[in-house]
Amino acid sequence: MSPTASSGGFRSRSKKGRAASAHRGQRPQDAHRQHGPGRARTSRPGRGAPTRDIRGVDKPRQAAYATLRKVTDDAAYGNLTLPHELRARNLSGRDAAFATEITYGTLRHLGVLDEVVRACSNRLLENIAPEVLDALRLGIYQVLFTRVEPHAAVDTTVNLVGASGEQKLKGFANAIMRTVTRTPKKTWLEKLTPAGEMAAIAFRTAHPKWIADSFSRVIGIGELEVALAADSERPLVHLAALPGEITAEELALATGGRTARYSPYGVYLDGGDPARLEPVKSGLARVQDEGSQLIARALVEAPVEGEDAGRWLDLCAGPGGKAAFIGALARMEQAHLDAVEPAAHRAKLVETACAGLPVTVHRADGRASGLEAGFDRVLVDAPCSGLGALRRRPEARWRKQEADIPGLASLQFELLKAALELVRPGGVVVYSTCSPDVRETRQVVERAVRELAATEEDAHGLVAPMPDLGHEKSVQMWPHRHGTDAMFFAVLRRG
Ligand SMILES: C[S@@+](CC[C@H](N)C(=O)[O-])C[C@H]1O[C@@H](n2cnc3c(N)ncnc32)[C@H](O)[C@@H]1O
Repeated sequence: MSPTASSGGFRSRSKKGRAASAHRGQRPQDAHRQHGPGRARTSRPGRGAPTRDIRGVDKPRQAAYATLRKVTDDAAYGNLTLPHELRARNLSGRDAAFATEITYGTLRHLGVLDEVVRACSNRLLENIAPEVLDALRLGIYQVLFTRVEPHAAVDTTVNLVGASGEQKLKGFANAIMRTVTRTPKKTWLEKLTPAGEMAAIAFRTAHPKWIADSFSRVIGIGELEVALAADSERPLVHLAALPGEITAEELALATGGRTARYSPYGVYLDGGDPARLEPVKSGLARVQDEGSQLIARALVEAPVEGEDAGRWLDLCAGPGGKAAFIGALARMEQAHLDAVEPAAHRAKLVETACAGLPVTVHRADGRASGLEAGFDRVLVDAPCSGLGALRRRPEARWRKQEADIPGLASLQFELLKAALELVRPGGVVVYSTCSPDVRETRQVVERAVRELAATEEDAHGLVAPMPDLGHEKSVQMWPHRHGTDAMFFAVLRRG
């Protein structure tokens, strides 16, 4: 029986057929074959996420669908939107956990799910209403990646499509969902896995291929799958005990966490909402990835030639995570930190984060800050692609554009150049990114060494006893190796 016949509603209305092609092991000629989420048709006005109760759809799935709609239509962040949708529906416990699993899972697998839709439909993805496409993505994720009963996934998907105002497309959705359920997950994935080792790894770990290429240039192909898979694992919450305010041991006791492996200021929590913890509410501790703590500390620990006069600079400070940490160390060392940030709202965040600390915030472009040269220590925590923090935002991997990297690399080089002009002879510049992409890391540093006669120092000792930091003088951290974001830093001196 063809999926059309079994769909109980779908009718092919033209010779070309309007909806699901039978699952015949071949794809429509005109389908885009690139592996990535499709660009769906624009939503019709008033057809966004339904806020009313949807008949035939339980509340966790309603919350997941509403989040998905906001992410795909309004470019909202899934991890910020979902908590609102859960609260709006009074969801907690197992219901909230289920909603979270299917929302984050769907967002992480967008490109893979769209490949399945393409394989089941003779419509171009671009021609499928976004309300329908999101319902299909959510439904297919449940069928292929969870233990949800297939009929529950099919029924709720069709009901979501009906409730979204696309009544006429219920049959289309039904046909696609039934086509998906007829084939086991393993077969689907085998059938859709693209040729070529790199493309296959990217597909299996649900990443665009260009990100797999980027990681493999640094880590090699042997470890690539593990490195990419780590982007889909929930990170521990990392807290930083603000130096001089509370020790990591005290913080661990106060929060029920445990002290970190590498940062002497770090504490790990298994979960929960850290904003509710007393030490965080009172500002004694901050939520901060351990890698960021280590970079902030490295700025202060790196040896300088001659006396450290206590003139320190953070050239890209917003929103102020590292500035607060460095500011707290500056207070202990009777030093002072200048913090530069061009974006007004981010400069405000730096002021708030550093309140009470010896930190002066300057709203300026780091390339032309107007500050007087002669700093002992300068941090360039450069704006970057953020490829090192994909685990923090489930949809992020599909939103990033490789085309942005050359522009970022130019800006990064210009900021590093400015830092090398602002540091005094014998002082240190720490250049860091939350990206492992070599165009933003080694290539920027090597260009500074080549064109600006900067010298690079060995940075590994500054994060001891952290192992496996790469073969260069710089430090490259990885989630799967160190439990941190994939942060990079190098230590430089002016030529
Ligand atoms: C990676 S973030 C810094 C994170 C920060 N150090 C922290 O730990 O919270 C990069 C920052 O650089 C800022 N930025 C962008 N262009 C800049 C420029 N031309 N000069 C200085 N900062 C810039 C961005 O607004 C952003 O706040």
